[in-house]
Amino acid sequence: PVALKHGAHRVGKRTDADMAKWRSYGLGQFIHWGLYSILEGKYNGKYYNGAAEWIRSWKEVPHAEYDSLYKQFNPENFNPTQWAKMAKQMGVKYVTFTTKHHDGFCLWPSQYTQYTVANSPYKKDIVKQVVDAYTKEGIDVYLYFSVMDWSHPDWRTDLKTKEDSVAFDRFKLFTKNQLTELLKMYPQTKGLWFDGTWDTSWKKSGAFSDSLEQHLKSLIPGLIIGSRLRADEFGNRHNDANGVLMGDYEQGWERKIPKTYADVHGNDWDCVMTIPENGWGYAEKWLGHWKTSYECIEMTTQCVSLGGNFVLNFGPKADGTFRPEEITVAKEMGDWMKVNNAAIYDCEYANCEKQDWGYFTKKQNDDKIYMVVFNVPINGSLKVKLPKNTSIGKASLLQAPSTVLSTEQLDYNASYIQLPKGMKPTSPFVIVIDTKQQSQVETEQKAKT
Ligand SMILES: C[C@@H]1N[C@@H](c2nc3ccccc3[nH]2)[C@H](O)[C@@H]1O
Repeated sequence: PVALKHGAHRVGKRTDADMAKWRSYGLGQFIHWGLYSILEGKYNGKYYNGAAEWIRSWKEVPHAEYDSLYKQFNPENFNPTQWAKMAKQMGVKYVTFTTKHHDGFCLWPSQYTQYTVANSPYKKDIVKQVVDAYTKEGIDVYLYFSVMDWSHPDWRTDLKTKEDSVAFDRFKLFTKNQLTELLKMYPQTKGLWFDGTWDTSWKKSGAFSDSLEQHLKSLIPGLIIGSRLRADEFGNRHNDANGVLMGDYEQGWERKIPKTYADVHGNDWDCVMTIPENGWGYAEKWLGHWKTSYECIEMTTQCVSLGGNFVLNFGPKADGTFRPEEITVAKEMGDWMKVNNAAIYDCEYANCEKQDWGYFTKKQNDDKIYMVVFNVPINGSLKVKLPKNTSIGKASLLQAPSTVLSTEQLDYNASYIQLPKGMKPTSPFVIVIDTKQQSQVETEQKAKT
């Protein structure tokens, strides 16, 4: 291995209680809210065909115009308690909220810049209201922070000249100061979700990113920071020069889900996902396909079945209200989670091979296995292959525990599970399997002879 001073300081998953809590979440909410929400993905009657929160980068939008939008920011219908209650009903266990996106506008009254909500007509501290309202609902709060800051004169995408380095040194101090004040002002924060760290200037700042992470973790012990913050001293991101993940979980799954367990390389990970095809901030027109609650339920299950968390994004309007499509997805997911959350919360990879009927999840620290069924075979029988030397003790419906399903054992670790006659599922359902180990089976067989 390469000798590294600023590579990963830990190999393998974190084993502390704070990370165990993170690993148990299953389902989270992302919220992208800011000045871009005012433009709604359009300008001068033309529709931007990129992600709406990137509209400042569109050649049609003069930077001065965009940067003066803060003078209009006044979300009169913003009701953080309503936001938190919608999230609670949806069944999310944590929320990741944009404190500052790439445009640099701060939703908290930072003392290190004038470009904040304090200087908007709204004036009040939005981050504080979100942190307090979600914490009150029992939902853990994580803060999204974009290192890249288009509004700051000292931001650089690369460090080509001495002047660049002098300016970027000022920028790094500004970044450290803002993050320090965020953690001091909102000490309930459980973690930071970094973004905007792909530029060369940051890849050249590996030592700084390392010391910054250690500083932030000294402010809130147990703080959870993913792999998007760090670079090592050779400019490697996510994995250091030795291929070891730098960060508490892998943050590469943006709008994509791993196909197999091998793809996650034994790391903790989250997948952050948009309801439209792309676009995190509010857009009047959603381009392409919008995901239904059914698809979001399947993605949630898929992520949990591979040991990760699924974080679904909501983009409130400039006035603080959510669009009807997002309210519907939250409600319908919540209705499903109310009945089936045992297969999502506190669950992990079941170490079973994937089968056509759906996904396996396994309760952490327990042998219970859940089958979340999305496709019922024509013959109504679900073929179930379990890990070697593991077989079905009892199979029952999560939503009707007294309904024991008949199972026919094919061999040591394969069985057919018959669905009750007349069962006509209209939404994904969960079968609970109490497993028994091979040694147990042999004992039973000996007892029979
Ligand atoms: C979580 C997401 N990350 C930001 C982002 N910027 C990108 C630039 C290039 C490729 C992907 C990107 N994702 C998006 O604006 C959103 O905040």
